[in-house]
Amino acid sequence: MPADTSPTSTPTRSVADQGRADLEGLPTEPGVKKKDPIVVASDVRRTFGGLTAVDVEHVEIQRGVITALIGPNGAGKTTFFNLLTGFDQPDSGSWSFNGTSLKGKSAYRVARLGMVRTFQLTKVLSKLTVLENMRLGATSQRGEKFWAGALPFLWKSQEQEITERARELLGRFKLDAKEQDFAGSLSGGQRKLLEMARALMVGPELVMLDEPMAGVNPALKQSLLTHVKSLREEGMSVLFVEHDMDMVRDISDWVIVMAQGKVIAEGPPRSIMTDQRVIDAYLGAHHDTDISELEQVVEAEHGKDHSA
Ligand SMILES: Nc1ncnc2c1ncn2[C@@H]1O[C@H](COP(=O)(O)OP(=O)(O)OP(=O)(O)O)[C@@H](O)[C@H]1O
Repeated sequence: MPADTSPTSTPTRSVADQGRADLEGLPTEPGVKKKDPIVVASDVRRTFGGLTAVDVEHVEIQRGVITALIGPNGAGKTTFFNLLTGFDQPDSGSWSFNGTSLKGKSAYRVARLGMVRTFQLTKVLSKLTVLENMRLGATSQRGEKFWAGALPFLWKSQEQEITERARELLGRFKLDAKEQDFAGSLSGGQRKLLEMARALMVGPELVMLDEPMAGVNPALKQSLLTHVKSLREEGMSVLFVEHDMDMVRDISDWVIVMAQGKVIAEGPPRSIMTDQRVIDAYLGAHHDTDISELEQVVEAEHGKDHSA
């Protein structure tokens, strides 16, 4: 019988599965190189007067997975987010998204490249309706361009597309019944959902969430978690800062730990929580984190010391 020369029909892996496979077996050293990084940052430094808020030698964010950025208060997590997304500029260093240098690029241009973020304190505009907030999330409106101004039918069709996309996302985030309400009337958790939905208006590849669980009631937490996981299943990459260790453990594929401006450890969630470098960093600093898992380990160590 002739050999079967038909193309093999191995099923293609999803981006998320590929991303998770890429992380398997990586050494857990700070700055470890990833197989397919979506973000790479080197020697990124930001000082405020005499204080060094961020001093990251090297870090890579793997594509297709959910990465958590944790660390005690003042570790530099939010400042690092601001630097990566163009909301602040470092004193030195280089950082790129999909291989494109982001040095000197404004937050608006970074978002247009496909890297969007949300904020610890949501930036939804209280005096605009939910739908208006969503529409503001859409960049690249053809209507803004001079040639489209002269051709209103292009502008109108773009407007329509934006509204349709906004409504579709509001439906997905169960905010569709509130589209005409002022954003200021939403609960803390609903604002977080609105901010996440608005971030998706640009069709991003990387979504960065700064403390998505802060101020969210337990009933909405589960829904938020499901939404974050579904971003990954749709092929997006997620990087989030969080003090809620349950969320970190539940949904992240990889954890990066910062302390005093530096990346001090990285690894899968289970092993990172018992990593001595991480425990030491939390013990040596003030923290808002529920680190019961870390504390159990520390107590066990303490017990050993006393019985020695
Ligand atoms: N605009 C600023 N001016 C002066 N100091 C700042 C500024 N922004 C941040 N810092 C300082 O930089 C350090 C890092 O702060 P940052 O907010 O990035 O930490 P964080 O890890 O996000 O903390 P938290 O978990 O409490 O939000 C802190 O000491 C903070 O006080």
